Amino acid sequence: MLELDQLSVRFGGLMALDGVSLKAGGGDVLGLVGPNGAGKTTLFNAISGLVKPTGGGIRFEGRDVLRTPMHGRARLGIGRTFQIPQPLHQLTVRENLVVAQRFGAGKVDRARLDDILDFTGLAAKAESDAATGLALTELKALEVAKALATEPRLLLLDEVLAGLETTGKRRFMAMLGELHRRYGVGIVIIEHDIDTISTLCHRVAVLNFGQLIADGTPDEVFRDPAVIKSYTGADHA
Ligand SMILES: Nc1ncnc2c1ncn2[C@@H]1O[C@H](COP(=O)(O)OP(=O)(O)OP(=O)(O)O)[C@@H](O)[C@H]1O
Repeated sequence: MLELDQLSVRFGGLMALDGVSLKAGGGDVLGLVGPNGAGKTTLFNAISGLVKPTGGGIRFEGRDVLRTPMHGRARLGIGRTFQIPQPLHQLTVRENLVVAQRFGAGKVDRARLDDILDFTGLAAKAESDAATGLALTELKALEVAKALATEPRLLLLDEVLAGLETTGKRRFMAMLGELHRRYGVGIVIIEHDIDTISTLCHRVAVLNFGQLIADGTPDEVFRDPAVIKSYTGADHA
């Protein structure tokens, strides 16, 4: 379980996150939504250790990780993907997973990597060059596969569905829906599409101008006037 307590991140004069308290993990799929610039990726960066919070606390499975560096958090079980896929150049798909597994788990478990390649649909591309040999859906699958290779207990997925066409998206969603059961990970997913969030997520948290303005079931949250207003600028929809 991840617990954020009044977490804040300031960039100069901008409060990118302003006192966010939130719990995630423990088997839930939590959707993180909000308008562009609301602070969603900054929240992932603060949780994974890429950005230093200016206030507040972060606990993971009961442990204070605020001062734990990024690789330490990965070793504890916090895994993530990036909005723009970042395969390691001049390495094959399988080699990318080996590097990710060493980083996150500190060892190489080839059977687990084979399982991840199968599960993410990348087995046939295992020996392809990751930077040049993959289509967009496969690059996105590689982002998820790399994160899984770190052996996470909590997985932060940053817009992994963005840009996929309908069939690819449907297949990808089925895979994400299966992730928790197969690998026992809690998931937080940033996604703009409300239908996708409503299908995948047990809970939804909404950020607006760095503040948490709603946290509840998809039904509750998407009927909340404050949420509707943050998306449309209107008082009612
Ligand atoms: N490293 C940084 N330095 C300065 N400002 C930053 C930095 N990273 C993010 N910001 C600013 O912080 C705010 C929140 O950005 P963030 O990327 O977290 O939003 P987001 O909700 O993920 O947006 P999007 O949906 O467009 O990805 C924005 O105003 C952004 O310009």
